[in-house]
Amino acid sequence: METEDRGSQGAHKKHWAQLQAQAYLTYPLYLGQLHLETSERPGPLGCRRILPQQIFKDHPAQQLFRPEAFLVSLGPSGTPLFAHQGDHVWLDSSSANKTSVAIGGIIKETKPGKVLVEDDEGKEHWIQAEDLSALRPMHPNSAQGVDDMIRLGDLNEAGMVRNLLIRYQQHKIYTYIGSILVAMNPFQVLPLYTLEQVHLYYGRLVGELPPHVFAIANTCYFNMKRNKRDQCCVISGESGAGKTETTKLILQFLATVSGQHSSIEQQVLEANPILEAFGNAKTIHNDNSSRFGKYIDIYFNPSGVIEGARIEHFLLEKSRVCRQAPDERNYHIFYCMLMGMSAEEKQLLCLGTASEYRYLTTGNCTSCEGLDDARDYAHVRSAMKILLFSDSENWDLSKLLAAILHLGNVEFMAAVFENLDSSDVVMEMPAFPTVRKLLQ
Ligand SMILES: Nc1ncnc2c1ncn2[C@@H]1O[C@H](COP(=O)(O)OP(=O)(O)OP(=O)(O)O)[C@@H](O)[C@H]1O
Repeated sequence: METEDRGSQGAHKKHWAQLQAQAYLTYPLYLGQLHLETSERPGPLGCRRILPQQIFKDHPAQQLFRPEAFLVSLGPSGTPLFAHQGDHVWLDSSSANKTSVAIGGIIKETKPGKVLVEDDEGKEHWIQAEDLSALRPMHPNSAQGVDDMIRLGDLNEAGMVRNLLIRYQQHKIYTYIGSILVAMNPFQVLPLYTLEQVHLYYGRLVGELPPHVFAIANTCYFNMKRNKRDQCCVISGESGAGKTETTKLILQFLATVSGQHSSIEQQVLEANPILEAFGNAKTIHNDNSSRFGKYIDIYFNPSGVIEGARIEHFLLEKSRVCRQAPDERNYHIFYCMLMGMSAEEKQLLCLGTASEYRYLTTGNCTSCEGLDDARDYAHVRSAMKILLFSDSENWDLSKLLAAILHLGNVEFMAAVFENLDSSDVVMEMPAFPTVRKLLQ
């Protein structure tokens, strides 16, 4: 068994070894005050009751002890484990949950032969003496959380997940891992993105201020200006993680600091509502899920002013136009158009309400709490003006969208053509003639 003697003096080293031997020989668990065998004055059963502070006054391990009840056991590697009420510990996954990652917890109570641990999810676990190897001491900075996970004492999956959790509970949604920013979706509006925050992060180095997406955008901007080289931000995460919002925040920062507040910057920002109307939809994971990938190039002139942008999209989920999974919707633009268009426009396009169209009802969900389709339609129309869509282009788009909805309502009937089974359009239904008219 290794003695844990980190630079301690000889006398303390001796007691330390005795303590371990005692713990080893008698029972792997002691509760209450520590019984120690000392060479000078043996107590009952060869042990003497001594407050640990008396022995470990100057020993680095002294900080592990408090006079109240505590526990001594042998950890998996043969080293003693000390734990007492209020200690932060890692609880092995097998004892805590069904995942493969240990969970953090705090010792709530110690009793002879067992300790009570409350895990980070608030669940309580009694850990018996024989299962004590399921507990591991937690590094102090894992207990408090750090804003750059490179500094984590427990740099493993459990340590990182717990760090994100405790920061999230304090509404700190951003955390660095070196130059990488981890963003947790707060699902609420936090006062983090005001103009004051843009100015606060402008020109500051990463690490000077608490982690923030503006700090990353600022670094890119300054590296580009200083080194005259292209910069790239990769934003990834699962559906609903916050990629679209993060992209918009980076664009917002760049448009603000680029300085000219020209129509180009406004156009770059206003491209988003249009892209989202045509490429985003409500899914079961996210009410505004982007159903396509995008690559955005922002062009700056040598003084750092935005001169233009190019958005490349790929992998649009085309099948959604015809079919949606339960509780999901088609692309926002269809519902927005039906809610936001004037009665005359709708009459010209022979449009009714969303419930009348097969392509809008296969998910059994035509409206969505939190989405205001009429307001969003007004926003799309004004964004189209800013992006210089002409009235006739706008109207052509509306006709195309209406034609798609009517096409979904076209009925077919079985027929025979040259002795082969085939199908015919049911001409008596209004959908097909309307499509013909709209597509000219
Ligand atoms: N920083 C944030 N502040 C407030 N709310 C946020 C933030 N990030 C995300 N959200 C909320 O979470 C929702 C989902 O985020 P977002 O659409 O950006 O996810 P996503 O990763 O782009 O998902 P998908 O891959 O499905 O498109 C947003 O509509 C918004 O309500």
